[in-house]
Amino acid sequence: MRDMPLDLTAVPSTDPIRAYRYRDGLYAADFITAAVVHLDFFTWLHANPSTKDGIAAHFGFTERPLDVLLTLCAANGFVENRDGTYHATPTAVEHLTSASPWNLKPYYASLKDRPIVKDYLQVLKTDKPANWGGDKAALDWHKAMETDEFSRSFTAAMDCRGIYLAQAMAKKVDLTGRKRLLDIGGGSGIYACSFCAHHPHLQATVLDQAPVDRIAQRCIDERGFHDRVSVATGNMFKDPLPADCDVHLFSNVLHDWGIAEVKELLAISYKALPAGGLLIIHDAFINADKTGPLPVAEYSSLLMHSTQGKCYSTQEYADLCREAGFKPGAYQDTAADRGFMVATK
Ligand SMILES: C[S@@+](CC[C@H](N)C(=O)[O-])C[C@H]1O[C@@H](n2cnc3c(N)ncnc32)[C@H](O)[C@@H]1O
Repeated sequence: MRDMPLDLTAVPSTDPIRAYRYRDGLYAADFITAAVVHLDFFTWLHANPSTKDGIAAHFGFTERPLDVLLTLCAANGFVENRDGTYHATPTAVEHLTSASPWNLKPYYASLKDRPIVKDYLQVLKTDKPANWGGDKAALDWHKAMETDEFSRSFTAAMDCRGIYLAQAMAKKVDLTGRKRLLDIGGGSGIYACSFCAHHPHLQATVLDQAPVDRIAQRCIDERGFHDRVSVATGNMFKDPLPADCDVHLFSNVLHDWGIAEVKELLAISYKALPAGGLLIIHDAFINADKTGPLPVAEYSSLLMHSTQGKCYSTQEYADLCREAGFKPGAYQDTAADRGFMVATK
C-alpha cells in the first residue's frame, strides 16, 4: 500500500510494453495451434481459397471467432485477403501445410490437448465464450463480475493497467469547454480520476454495477477525488444514464460485447448526450483492413475466447458510431498498443 495517493499525471520511467504484450497475447499461440493441428487450416485454405462465408461453411465456424482467426492469421502473414477471398500466403504454404517438406504441424502436434487450444475449437463453432482463464468450473465472465471475489480481483487488474493507460489518453483528448465525463462501465474509476487530474475544470461520474460500484467508491476516496468524481450504480443497458454529462467514455467496455450489444450501447449513449456531446472510445483497435497490428490481433484472440466481444477495427467503430448518429473522428494511438477514437453528437 502507498501512503500518499499516486499523482495520476505521473509517467513511469521505463516502457512496460513487453510485460503488456505477454499478458495481452497469452492465448494467441493456442489459437494458432488449434488452427494448425486440429483443423489443418492452412492445408485446406491453400487448396481452397475461399470467402469468409466459404470458410465458415466448410469448417462450421461462426462469424465472430472466424473474423478474429483471420485477423490473427493476416497479422502473422499467414493469410492474405484478396478482394474478399482468403489465400494461404507463401509462408503458410511452405511451413504450415501438409505437403511441404518444411511443414511444422508435427512440431505443434504435442500441444494439441492444451485446455485453451480445445476451448478455441468450441468457441469457433458455438460463438459461446469459454470461461475466464479457461476455468471450467467458473461462471461466465459477466456473471462472475457480480460476485465479490471475482469483481475485486478483476477490477484490481483493470485498475493497475489503467494507471498507465489512462494518463496516456487523458493528456491527448481535448476537453476544452467540457464539464462532466461519464465513465460507463468505469470499474475502479481510474480513468475518470485520471481525466480529472489532467483537466482541472472537469467533474466525472463512474457508472458501474454492484459490487464494482463499492470498489469504485473506495478507490476514488483513496485517490483523493471524492469531491470531483461520483459513483452511479446501474446497469448500462437498462437504467437511464445520468443526464448531466457532456462527455461519455467507454474504456475497454465495448470489446466485451458482440455487435448487437455494441450498437445498443452506442444508441443509449447517443440518446443521453446533449447535442455537441463527445463520445470517447478507448480500446485496442484493429486497423481498417484487418491486417494487424499483431499485438492487438493477439489480444483480440484472448477477448474472443473469454467474452462475447473482440477488438473491433477502426473502420468497424467508425461505421458503428455513424450508424448510431455520431460523427466519428480520427483514431489516435496512446500507449501499450491502445488508442482512442472520439465521436461527436
Ligand atoms: C473490462 S472492464 C473495463 C473497466 C474500465 N472501464 C477499464 O477501462 O479498465 C468492464 C466493466 O464494465 C462493467 N459492466 C459490465 N456490464 C455492465 C452493465 N450491464 N452495467 C454497468 N457496468 C457493466 C464491469 O463491471 C466492468 O467494470
